Amino acid sequence: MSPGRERGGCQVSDESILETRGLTKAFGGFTAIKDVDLKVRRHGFHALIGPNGAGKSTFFNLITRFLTPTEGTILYKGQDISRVKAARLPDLGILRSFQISAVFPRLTLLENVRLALQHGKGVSYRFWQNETSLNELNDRAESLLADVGLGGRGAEPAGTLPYGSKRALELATTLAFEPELMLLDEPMAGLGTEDIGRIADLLEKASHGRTILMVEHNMHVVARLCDRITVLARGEVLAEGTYAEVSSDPRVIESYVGRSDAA
Ligand SMILES: Nc1ncnc2c1ncn2[C@@H]1O[C@H](COP(=O)(O)OP(=O)(O)OP(=O)(O)O)[C@@H](O)[C@H]1O
Repeated sequence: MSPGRERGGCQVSDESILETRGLTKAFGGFTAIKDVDLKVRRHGFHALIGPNGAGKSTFFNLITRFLTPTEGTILYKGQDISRVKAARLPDLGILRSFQISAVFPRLTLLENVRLALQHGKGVSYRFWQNETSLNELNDRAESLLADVGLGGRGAEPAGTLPYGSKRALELATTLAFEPELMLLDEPMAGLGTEDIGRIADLLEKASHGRTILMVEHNMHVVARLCDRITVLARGEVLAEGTYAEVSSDPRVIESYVGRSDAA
C-alpha cells in the first residue's frame, strides 16, 4: 500500500477500494451517466456533488446495484461487482445508509441495534438464545449506542426519538455491520442546524479506519468532512479534487449558477 495522506489521524491510501470504469447508464434514449471513471481511495471520505439532475442518484444506484449499468465496470477491491445482487453487498463489506430509514419504530433502541448485529453476523436468532452470547450481543449493542451518543437509552422505543436521534440510531445499526465501505445518500437531508453538526461529528468519528462515499447537498458538511470531491454535471465528471480546488473551479461555479443548491 502506498503511504497516502492523513485524515483524522488515519492514513488515506492512494490505492482505490472502489473504482468505476466507463460507467454508463441510459434510460431509453437519455444517457443519465456517461462514461464515468471514478476512484474512491481506501480510508478516504469522498463526496459526490453536482447540481440537481446531474446524475448523482443514478450513479449511487448503480454502485449499490439498484440499477444495472448499460456499459462499464464497477470494481470493489479489484473484483468486478457490476452484476452482483444488491443483497450480497453487505457480505462484501459495502453498506448503503440513510436513504431509507432502517429503524423499526416499535422496537427499542437496543433491539434495533441487536437485530442489525444478528443480521450482520448472518446467524440465526437461536444462536443468541445461549445466555453468554446474548449478554455479549447486548454489550456490543450498548457500546454502539454509546458511540452515537445514545448510551443508556437502550430501553426507549425507537419510534419516540426525535428525527436527529433516529439518524444517530440508524448510524449505529449501520456500524453494527462493520462495513468497510459506507455509501451515504444525503445524510443531512431534513435535519436542522443543530442535528447537522451532531450527525457530522458522528460521521467524522465513524469514518476513521473506513471508506465513505457520500452524496450530499450541504457544502459546509462536504467542506468539513471530505478529503476528495467529484463534481458531476449532466452525467459526466466535471471536476475532481479537494473542496478548495473544486469550489474555485470556474466550470463548477458555472454549473451551479442560478441553482438553488449552489455551493
Ligand atoms: N428511471 C429513470 N428514467 C428516466 N430518466 C431518469 C430516471 N432516473 C433518473 N433519470 C434522469 O436522469 C437524470 C439524472 O437524475 P438523478 O436523479 O440521477 O440526478 P441527481 O443528481 O441525483 O439529482 P438531484 O440532486 O435532484 O437528486 C435526470 O435528468 C433524471 O430525470
